[in-house]
Amino acid sequence: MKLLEGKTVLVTGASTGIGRAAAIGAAQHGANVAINYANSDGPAQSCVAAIEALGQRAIAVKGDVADPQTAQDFVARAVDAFGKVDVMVSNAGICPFHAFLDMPVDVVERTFRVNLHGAYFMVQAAAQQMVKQGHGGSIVAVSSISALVGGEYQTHYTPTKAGVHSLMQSTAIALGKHNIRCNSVLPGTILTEINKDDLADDEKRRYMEQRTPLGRLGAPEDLAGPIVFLASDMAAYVTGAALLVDGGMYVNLQ
Ligand SMILES: NC(=O)C1=CN([C@@H]2O[C@H](COP(=O)(O)OP(=O)(O)OC[C@H]3O[C@@H](n4cnc5c(N)ncnc54)[C@H](OP(=O)(O)O)[C@@H]3O)[C@@H](O)[C@H]2O)C=CC1
Ligand SMILES: C[C@H](O)[C@@H]1OC(=O)[C@H](O)[C@@H]1O
Repeated sequence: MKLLEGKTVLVTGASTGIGRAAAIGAAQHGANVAINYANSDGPAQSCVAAIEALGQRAIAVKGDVADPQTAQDFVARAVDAFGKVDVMVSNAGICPFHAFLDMPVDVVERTFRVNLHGAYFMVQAAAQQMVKQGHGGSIVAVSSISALVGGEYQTHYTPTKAGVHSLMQSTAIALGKHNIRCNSVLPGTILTEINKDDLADDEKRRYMEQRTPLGRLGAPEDLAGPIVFLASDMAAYVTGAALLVDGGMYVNLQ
């Protein structure tokens, strides 16, 4: 069964990793897809090609989500191409691992702006368009297990993921009257570009694997199903929810 037939799905940060898997997953379920990305032209074009190979339409729109204008431009380009916005997957994010005591100010500010401000303005721009259309919509934000637990080298990052989680709770209330649902997914450790260097350390990687009851770290495709589900009418009565997609890592105390 195709869960997103005829829908227009927007995904931020979809050149690689979780965003790319979500974009392709949406296309597999019958959606046309607009992707945003910041730098990686080749991977973004390859994501578009993968979607087109599935018989769906796709556009790639380059832009830094930290700039509020990027959100307005992304939504406008999607509406030009596909006529409407049904789903926004706010996914773009960075995690430059760094110790706390000597954390550079610019790293903190950039991480906040990309991860939290970026999500805020993308969600707002999509919601403005959905309200104008008048037939509801679905917003899925990629938060993290890190919204709930800390990380020694992620003191600038975990607050942004808690913020994204909270944003979905508040927008679920603000947008419920417009039948716009807002939910988040909370991935555990998923093997992508964002943690390639961090997990190149075999000892760290083994430790993270051992903490995971399902016995492996995640792949980007592990997020596609949960994101498509929350985006779809299968989740028509789900809003303000947060879905851990972490192989059980969060509940594994001992
Ligand atoms: N991997 C993991 O273990 C986990 C990841 N997450 C979250 O998942 C999301 C995706 O990360 P993941 O797939 O792992 O990592 P990747 O590095 O593979 O993907 C990040 C994506 O975000 C884009 N991006 C980065 N900065 C910007 C920006 N300023 N404006 C627009 N796009 C931008 C990148 O585009 P480009 O390549 O063009 O720079 C890329 O498409 C992030 O929000 C992350 O916090 C949450 C929990 C766990
Ligand atoms: C980048 C990390 O590996 C990843 O991001 C998160 O949100 C989790 O903390 C994961 O470990």
